[in-house]
Amino acid sequence: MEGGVDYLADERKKAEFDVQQMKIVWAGSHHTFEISDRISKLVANDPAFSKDERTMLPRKELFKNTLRKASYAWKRINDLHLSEEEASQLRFYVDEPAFTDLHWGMFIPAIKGQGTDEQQKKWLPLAYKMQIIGCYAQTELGHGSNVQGLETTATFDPQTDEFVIHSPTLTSSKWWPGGLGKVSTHGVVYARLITDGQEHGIHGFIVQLRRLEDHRPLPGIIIGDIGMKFGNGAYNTMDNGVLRFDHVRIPRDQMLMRVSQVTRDGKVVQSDVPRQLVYGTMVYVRQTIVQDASCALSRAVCIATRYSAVRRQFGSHNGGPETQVIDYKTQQSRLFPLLASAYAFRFVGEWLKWLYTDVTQRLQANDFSTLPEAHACTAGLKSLTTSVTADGIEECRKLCGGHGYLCTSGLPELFAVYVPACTYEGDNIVLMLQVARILMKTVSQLGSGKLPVGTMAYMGRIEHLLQYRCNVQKAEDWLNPAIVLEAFEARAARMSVSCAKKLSKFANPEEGFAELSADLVEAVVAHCQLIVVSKFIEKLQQDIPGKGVKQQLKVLCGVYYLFLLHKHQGDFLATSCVTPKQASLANDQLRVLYSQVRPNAIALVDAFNYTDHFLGSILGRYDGNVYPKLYEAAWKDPLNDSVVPDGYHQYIRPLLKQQRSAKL
Ligand SMILES: CCCCCCCCCCCCCC(=O)SCCNC(=O)CCNC(=O)[C@H](O)C(C)(C)COP(=O)(O)OP(=O)(O)OC[C@H]1O[C@@H](n2cnc3c(N)ncnc32)[C@H](O)[C@@H]1OP(=O)(O)O
Ligand SMILES: Cc1cc2nc3c(=O)[nH]c(=O)nc-3n(C[C@H](O)[C@H](O)[C@H](O)COP(=O)(O)OP(=O)(O)OC[C@H]3O[C@@H](n4cnc5c(N)ncnc54)[C@H](O)[C@@H]3O)c2cc1C
Repeated sequence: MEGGVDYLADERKKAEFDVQQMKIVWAGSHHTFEISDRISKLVANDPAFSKDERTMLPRKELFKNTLRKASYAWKRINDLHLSEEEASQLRFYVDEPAFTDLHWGMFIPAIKGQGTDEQQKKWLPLAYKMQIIGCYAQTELGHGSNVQGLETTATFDPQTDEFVIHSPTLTSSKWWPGGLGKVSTHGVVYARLITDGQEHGIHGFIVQLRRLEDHRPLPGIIIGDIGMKFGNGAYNTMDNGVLRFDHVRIPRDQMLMRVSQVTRDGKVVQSDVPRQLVYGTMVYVRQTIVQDASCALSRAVCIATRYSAVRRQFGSHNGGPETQVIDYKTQQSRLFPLLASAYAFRFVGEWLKWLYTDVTQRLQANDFSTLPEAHACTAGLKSLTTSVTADGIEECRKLCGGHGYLCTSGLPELFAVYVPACTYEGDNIVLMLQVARILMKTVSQLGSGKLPVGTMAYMGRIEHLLQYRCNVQKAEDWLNPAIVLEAFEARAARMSVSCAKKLSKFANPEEGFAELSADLVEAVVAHCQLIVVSKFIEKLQQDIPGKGVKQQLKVLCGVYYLFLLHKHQGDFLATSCVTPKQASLANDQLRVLYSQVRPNAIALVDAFNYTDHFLGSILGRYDGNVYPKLYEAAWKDPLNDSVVPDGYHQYIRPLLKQQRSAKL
């Protein structure tokens, strides 16, 4: 405990499982637990990383403070000789979006994934030492989702062996890249490649943007910040930027040439690497975003759960204490599915990381067969998990009543920082439609002898799934994972097949796809939920040590899938995957599971092992000492610096005086 009385101690005594072991399950291993525990405390105990006043700072001060923290973090990383893993944990626990996210998270991965060996040898050491700072400059004012529609041009000039990077229109201005506005010295800039008057699609180019001597833009470059974004503090610590090029020249070897090469005489040579690898950095980041979703959701859930145990309303008998709001069934039915989702996203994120590592190893050996699966899973799961998380954070704010609306609850800033995850790295609907295309292709190939693979493998049992009848008789039958999996598989398969049947009636498939896109998105949601459910169930098949740990995870897994079944019972009923009676039994079982979560709720959020610094919430304090701290914090607001506010003499006094003289 971080000091003081533990107001949640009684709750902690109710836990029926080994919390320390659950912390290790949550972290992924002893090793990752040890690192994250040590580094989070290191950050929390260092006043240089304080976040207390962040939501009150004006933008310029806020941004400068972020620069200070990033530079101090880099100093600590070097002074302490932290490993790459420890350094990335340190940046994570500093908990402030900064240019470094894009430098480490996109600029370096883009060079690694799309650069040749020589290019990597040249650029990566500079980037690793931060002797250059990079961003990922793809999106433009006029185009974000439609990458093929980008307008920036990179025209090869054979006379000088250079590319000429140019922004031909206002809408071709790069717009949004993080770190670009005020910090980056370099960017991986995406542009249309033109050689000898011919277009060759979008490619990445390493472009120097600012002079290393004095940080001024290089000739022909206009660069700046795009302005304030949603929320106080929040993502405004990031310098999302605008960038225009006026015929800026770069050497030919600064085009990232793993996918295609431009020769000295301007010929474009395709390597045997698929062109989609130009999108590889996005696949990588989408995978990290899924892992991030469980962090953001668990953080909000931790705040709302602890506060729900502290907060009491109504129900006092004979002057005794009122009821803890966590005991209201309505509170449980809103909170516990989010708690279960946080765990579910943790495990699916773990699996996705494994999938991504596997795909990367295969790509290195020139095996591209699993790229479509990686694209479908990262796109679909990024969309599903970020949408649920953004909505979940807002739900947690409401679960905290009025106090949730205070910045000191930590929830408004968390929401404002998090919600763009539904848009960046691919708008969620646009990405769902990508998965829909792959699903429809899979359905159309059934019967051709080509068996679906990976997360679509269940489609291979389509005949069976179309005839499937759920045989749940009593509520407890819903605890059987095999029954649950089949119900989710049948629902997903039937929704996809139904879309495919409707699509086949259109003479023009593209028109059909556009017309049916809302239905297709629903089919994709069903498919992605099936993936999350199946990965949670797979996790439970592993050996999980620790008293009661596996049992708690079983309960959470049940809450996760039964809540989905309840929420989407329209789908399950419309596809005849369950009967109304079975849907009602599922809901009965869900209520039983909520009552099993209840005594363990505080311990289940303690297992996230978040420091009070990281949570940044008075409502979510580990010790539950909410009211005195809320009261104390109010007096720290700059508005309370003086008893009589600035502006009194100018605006309030004349008003009051005027009313007095009117009365007299
Ligand atoms: C640890 C550190 C973490 C830190 C992280 C950083 C913090 C984060 C901060 C936030 C930072 C935010 C930073 C930012 O926001 S960076 C900017 C992010 N921008 C986007 O995400 C743009 C979204 N748009 C697209 O990705 C494309 O335009 C789409 C995909 C929509 C269409 O595209 P296009 O019109 O070209 O394609 P097509 O539809 O004709 O499809 C053609 C074929 O290609 C296949 N295909 C498509 N895509 C992929 C793919 N990716 N891998 C493999 N394959 C792929 C597809 O299945 C099809 O296959 P087939 O049917 O032919 O077989
Ligand atoms: C905080 C933040 C950070 C960012 N950082 C970066 C960065 O570092 N580098 C970078 O390059 N970019 C960055 N971006 C840009 C981001 O990647 C794009 O905003 C994102 O890809 C969405 O594209 P868009 O803005 O063009 O949305 P639009 O495509 O214009 O979306 C608008 C609406 O149209 C809908 N829509 C669009 N196309 C279709 C379709 N085919 N079918 C149905 N509906 C459709 C969408 O669902 C959405 O509702 C960032 C954005 C944000 C918000």
